[in-house]
Amino acid sequence: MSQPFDLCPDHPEPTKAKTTAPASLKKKRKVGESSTNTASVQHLRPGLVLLKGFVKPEDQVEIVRTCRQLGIGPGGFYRPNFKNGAKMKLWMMCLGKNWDPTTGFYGPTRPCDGAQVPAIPELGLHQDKDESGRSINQGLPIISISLGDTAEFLFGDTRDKDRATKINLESGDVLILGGRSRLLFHGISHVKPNTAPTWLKEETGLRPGRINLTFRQY
Ligand SMILES: O=C(O)CCC(=O)C(=O)O
Ligand SMILES: [Fe+2]
Repeated sequence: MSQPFDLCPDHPEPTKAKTTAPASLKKKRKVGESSTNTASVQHLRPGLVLLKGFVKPEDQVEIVRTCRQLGIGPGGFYRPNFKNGAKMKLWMMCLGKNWDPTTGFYGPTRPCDGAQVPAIPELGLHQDKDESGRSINQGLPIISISLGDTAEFLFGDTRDKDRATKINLESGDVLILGGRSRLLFHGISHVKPNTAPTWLKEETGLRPGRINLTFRQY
């Protein structure tokens, strides 16, 4: 494994995790950039719910720092391959159980990174269906939390991206795909540069890009 991937390379490591928001954070927030000011629940279709601005600014800071610490440690961020051997254009780590994109299997350990091959520039429309039949049949939700730069998220009934609905996932948004939307086709078309909240970058030194935390029941 090469150099660990540091999410916040130009920022000193916090000596101790803060549990309360620094006053500076609250002052720095602007209307429209704030998570808490714009929090809303959007029912996009049965089982597909978008909680806009759900994660509070201080929690976003805490999550970035935790991800950073875990990501530079053993089992931290790495660049996985697709099934065809192409390298994904993202850094990933799994917690709890490893999901191997090259086989679709869950397991206790992860394979080493393969050879360098041309990158595929987007997370194409796909269904999350490598979990257990029990989890999928019950419609237990996939929960996606976005931090940092905004991503354009596509969803629809087929793999056809021209027919997909497009929404923005901004820092602090939580998207839930459950019930009848559990097997929805979905993907990320692109991440919009320079769209992360200024206060999050200032507070953590987060590098450009997007962090996605996805939770699912195996
Ligand atoms: O980045 C996202 O919000 C979605 C991620 C996703 O679809 C996946 O991990 O399967
Ligand atoms: Fe997915």
